[in-house]
Amino acid sequence: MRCRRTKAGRRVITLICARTRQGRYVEALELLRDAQRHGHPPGRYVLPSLLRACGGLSDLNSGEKLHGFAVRSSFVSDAFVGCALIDMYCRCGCIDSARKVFDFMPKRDAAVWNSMVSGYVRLGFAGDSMRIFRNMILGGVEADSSTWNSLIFGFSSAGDVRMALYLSRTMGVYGVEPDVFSWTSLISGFVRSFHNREAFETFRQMTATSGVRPSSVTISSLLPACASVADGKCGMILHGYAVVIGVHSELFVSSSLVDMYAKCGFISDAVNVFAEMTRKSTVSWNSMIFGYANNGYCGDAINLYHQMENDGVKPDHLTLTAVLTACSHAGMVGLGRALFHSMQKEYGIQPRLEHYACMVDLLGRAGHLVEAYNLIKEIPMEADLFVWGALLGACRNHGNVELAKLAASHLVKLETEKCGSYLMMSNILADAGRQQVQIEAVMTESSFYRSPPVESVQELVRRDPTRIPDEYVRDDDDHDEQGDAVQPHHFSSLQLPVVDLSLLSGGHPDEAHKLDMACREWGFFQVVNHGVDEELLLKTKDVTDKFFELPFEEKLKHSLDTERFMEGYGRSYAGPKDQKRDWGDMLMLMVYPEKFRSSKYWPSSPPEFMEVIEAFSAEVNRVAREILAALSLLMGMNRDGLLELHKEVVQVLRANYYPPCCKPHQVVGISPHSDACTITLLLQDDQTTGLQIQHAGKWAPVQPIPNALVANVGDVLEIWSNGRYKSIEHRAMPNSARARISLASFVCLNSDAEIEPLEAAVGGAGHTKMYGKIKYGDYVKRVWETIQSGKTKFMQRVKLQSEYSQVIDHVKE
Ligand SMILES: O=C(O)CCC(=O)C(=O)O
Ligand SMILES: [Fe+2]
Repeated sequence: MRCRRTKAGRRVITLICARTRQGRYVEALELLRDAQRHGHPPGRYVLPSLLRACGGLSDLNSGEKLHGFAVRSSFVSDAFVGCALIDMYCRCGCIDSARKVFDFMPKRDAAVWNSMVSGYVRLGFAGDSMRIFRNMILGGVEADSSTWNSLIFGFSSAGDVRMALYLSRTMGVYGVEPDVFSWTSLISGFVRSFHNREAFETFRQMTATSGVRPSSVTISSLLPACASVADGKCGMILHGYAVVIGVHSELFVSSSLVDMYAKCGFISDAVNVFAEMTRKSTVSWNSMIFGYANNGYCGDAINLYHQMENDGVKPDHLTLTAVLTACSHAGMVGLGRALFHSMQKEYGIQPRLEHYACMVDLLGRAGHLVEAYNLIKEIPMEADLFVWGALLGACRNHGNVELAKLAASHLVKLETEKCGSYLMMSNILADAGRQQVQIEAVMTESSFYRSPPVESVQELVRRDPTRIPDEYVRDDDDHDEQGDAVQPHHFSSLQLPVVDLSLLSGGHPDEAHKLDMACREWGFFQVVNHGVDEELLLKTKDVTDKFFELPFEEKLKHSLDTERFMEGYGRSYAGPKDQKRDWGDMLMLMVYPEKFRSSKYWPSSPPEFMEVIEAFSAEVNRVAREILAALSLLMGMNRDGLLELHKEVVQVLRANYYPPCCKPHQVVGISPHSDACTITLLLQDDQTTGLQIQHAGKWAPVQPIPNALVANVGDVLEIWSNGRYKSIEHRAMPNSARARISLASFVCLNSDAEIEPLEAAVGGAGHTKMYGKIKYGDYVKRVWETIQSGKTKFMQRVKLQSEYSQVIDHVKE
């Protein structure tokens, strides 16, 4: 403060600096306000601390006021103040303001350049950080290890493996040897961009050859990689390593260990680590409570929450989300209610939309539908899709058509604004239902199956990798939607379930429970230990790769035509001319029954294509049957129940090829859709993340687990289960670095088989069948009609509702 020469002034400066160092930013700013009230404006030495507090709180308003003050008092030309201003603006997400401060600084030392470099990195602009770096070098300022480490982190977290590794090798040439921070930057960046293999490999090199010892930060950065691929064994090895180097009991490491073990399903290991922790943060408690809740130990989650309270640890909003989720799953309505009502009073936690959604889910599951609806009416902000979705789901389960209508009307409104909707689909469907007669007529006139001329995105990229024709560029709405993808750190408590097929086939009840939960809550899961030979998986990817790498003319020999149902080679789903196109090519093949195969669509090159795809498809078929058997048991049938309903298993293979795109955020690899089949098994690239699924109202990336198959519930299973199992919307996104290949095997049924909710799933008299009866062949036709008609922005799922369509009809009136 200006009065720093007085004793009181010095004390305030010391206090503010201390509070900021401890991360107690609110108190630091309160001290400032207090001092200002007493007529003491901030001085030059305390300004950087105050700006850091503003940045830490993302309090742009206070930061700007301090900036104004710094300009008026000329402190702004001070290098420390300048760095702090740049940092504050970047933490508040205002890169342009940070850049202005930087541009106007009269003298820039290495620290100022570093602030700008790390500011760009923080906001994900690796390319800009490189430009600043270049100017720094050209300006004769020497880069230090902090500059290099920021750049390395920028490129590794952007997923640019080559550049990140190049930088880490080059820094030595400039006289700056990589230190533990450089290695950790590489590793944590790779983990953030889902390049887990590269992260592990870098860790291996670090420990084997670099002579640099990993720190607790290195270990805790790498542990989430084990969690994300559910590789508990690898996590255990890292745990052992942490013990050897003596960092296992540091707070960050042990919290990450709890999180890793819980996400890998090793709940007792998580409990052991948690019990041994001498110091626990709210993050550690949250990890354990989420761990219990997500693994089905809801009672333990709730007990632990009480223990947390008894230990005097203050819960945060995530703790409440975790414990309310546990209450909901355990059906503990009273406790959930009490917690919800006390969270604000006792802990000062303002309920957020996710807490309301948990409460609606909790009340709805227990059948308190009116109370759930009344709660929604009390929400002080606009209820989101998740809240209304929870109510609609509950209404469906309890057969309350009136409230379902209401929930649906809100969802339709929200979805109309947002697009990519669950209910809009139904809306369209209801439409399709009414117009069935006209549709049949249109189909007979055969405009329906008319395929577009074959084009190829791969060719487009081959010709000019920098060009994206307008018809592929998504408009602003789509951009918003993509920007909405869940980031890995938001995803901490949400892991795609992993089902071990060998345990499932062996009748392991926990595994069946996991499968049931996965189909209900996610609609997606990863299948491991499926017994498909690793070499066969490699070969399958290899022949697919080779096919797409053939000259265009070669591939055209197998192109889709108008005679058959979208079979053959061509570009991805084709809607009408004015509809945006997907950034991908595909090859669609009928695999089973063999009589459906048409040799003209099957590539003759590479020569082993058919043999490999046949072997692969047979294995997929086996895996699918195992899963169907387990689901049959879960749905109260004998093992063959679902299989018999197929009348005949029809297996369709769709090989997708998504070329790299210079501006991947402007395009979509495959538009949001659900699969019109029973279940889908997807073999995806182990290295490249591209698949995203709708979860909790956001797009969640599915991180590849090497050699796993991704399984998802299709529309037919949703119908059979009367909505208990969810056919979830998903999409695929390309990236700028490399092409991605995926092979989706759709398990379908005979087109004459009739589909409708199974009696056992409806739950007897008085319960509502949420879908009407239809022949599968007609159902598929409707799906395609909907896409081809371009009535929807994206390909939409076609659902056939009985009561549900009444709901929509009502809403539309
Ligand atoms: O490429 C992917 O990851 C998704 C493919 C897909 O959803 C499909 O082919 O239906
Ligand atoms: Fe799909």
